[in-house]
Amino acid sequence: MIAGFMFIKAILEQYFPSQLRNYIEKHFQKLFNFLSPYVQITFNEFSGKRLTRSEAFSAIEAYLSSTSAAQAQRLKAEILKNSTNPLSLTMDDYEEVSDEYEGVKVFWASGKTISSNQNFSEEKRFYSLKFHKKHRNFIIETYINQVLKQGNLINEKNRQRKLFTNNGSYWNHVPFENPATFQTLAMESKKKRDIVDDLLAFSKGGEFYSRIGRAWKRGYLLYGPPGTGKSTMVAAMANLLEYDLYDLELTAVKDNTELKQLSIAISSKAIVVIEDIDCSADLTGERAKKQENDNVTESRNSKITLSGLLNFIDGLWSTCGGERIIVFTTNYAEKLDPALIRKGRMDKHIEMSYCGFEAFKVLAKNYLGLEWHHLFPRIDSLLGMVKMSPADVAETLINKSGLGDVEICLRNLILTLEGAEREVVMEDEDHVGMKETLD
Ligand SMILES: Nc1ncnc2c1ncn2[C@@H]1O[C@H](COP(=O)(O)OP(=O)(O)OP(=O)(O)O)[C@@H](O)[C@H]1O
Ligand SMILES: [Mg+2]
Repeated sequence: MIAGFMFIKAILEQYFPSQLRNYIEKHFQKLFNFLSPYVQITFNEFSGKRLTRSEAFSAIEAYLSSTSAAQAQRLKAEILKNSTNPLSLTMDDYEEVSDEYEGVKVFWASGKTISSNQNFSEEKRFYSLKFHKKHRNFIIETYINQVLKQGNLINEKNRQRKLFTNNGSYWNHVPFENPATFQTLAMESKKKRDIVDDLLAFSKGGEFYSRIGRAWKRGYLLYGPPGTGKSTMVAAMANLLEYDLYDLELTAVKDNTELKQLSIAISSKAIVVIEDIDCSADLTGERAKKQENDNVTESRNSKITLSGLLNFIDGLWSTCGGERIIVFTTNYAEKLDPALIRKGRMDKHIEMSYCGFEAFKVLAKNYLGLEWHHLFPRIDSLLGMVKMSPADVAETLINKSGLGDVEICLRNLILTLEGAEREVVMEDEDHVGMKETLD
């Protein structure tokens, strides 16, 4: 039968002109619609031209997961980490399940269309909802709304935060599992409190931002020497607010158009971070030329301009998605173009500096479980004289803490600090008496 059917299909395709075929199909569909008592609504995975995944689609997917698990024959499984219910089941393509709400029965089916041209083929998945004509109003006004609401709730609960990185004009992601928190971040407590308050106020400020007519976003510039916790703080921010993290690698972005596409695809509740902004791209229109003359050896194939980046931060497209934080990190704030970091664009400038005594106490508590020790005053005075990054201090604490002896560990830190201090003093003397020494 199948062979016969294929044969007839091939004959039809060959001998019927496509117009005639479309014509027949159209009228056949009309006749079918006339006879069928059912109405059908389709929810596509991607709305627009494949820019963002439709929220309705994921809500429906979540809503149907329990029904699918009970009814469908073929399922797709995914493991969600950090979730109370790690196994997530959704129905595979071309499955159908039924659902009942307030006595009305509906049918959900999953499917996909495959469109292809010479270069690539693209799958577009969808869910279609079928129900009897007489329930049309009830379904449209009540049922769908409650499906979306419940689905969004489930998604919110199972949400696994993600770490995105850009690949061409798309984002790839892995689960975000960095454990950094503000509690374990070593810095002055007042400064820390200030940042946490600022972040929390931002995340609760949706209404405020819309009232004053501003897009709901905020920019942070983190600057300071290496190893002072800039990247750690970005992770802590994402953990505090439970946002996704988008790590934007500017050198991998071809041009401004690609940057714009990336911007559109960022979801709500996101932190976008551009690390080491001073070295990720030549963003300084005129200065770029000067650098060429200076024989910059590095060749960059990224053609992003400063204006492209400014648009990424606060152009019209940057507000798609809402609730967004942009963070720049750099070792040299003074190298950046002032336009890039002016207030309003980078609202808050945070300096991350060398380890002070307060920061040390946080580290000592994290690494050694110490609130106080008789060696602390000595360390306090040394930290006042020597510039050492929290990363280096943490390193001396972590290496020796395996021995379990807090005293050895702290003495080691003191030795390191004293060594560094002697170097500082010697350097100063060198400057003064370089000649004499040589003589
Ligand atoms: N303020 C801090 N509090 C706690 N740990 C810190 C702090 N600063 C640095 N560390 C530790 O040092 C490591 C390196 O820090 P991090 O990567 O955040 O530095 P960074 O400022 O981003 O440096 P770079 O400028 O080189 O990117 C971290 O893994 C963290 O464990
Ligand atoms: Mg870093």
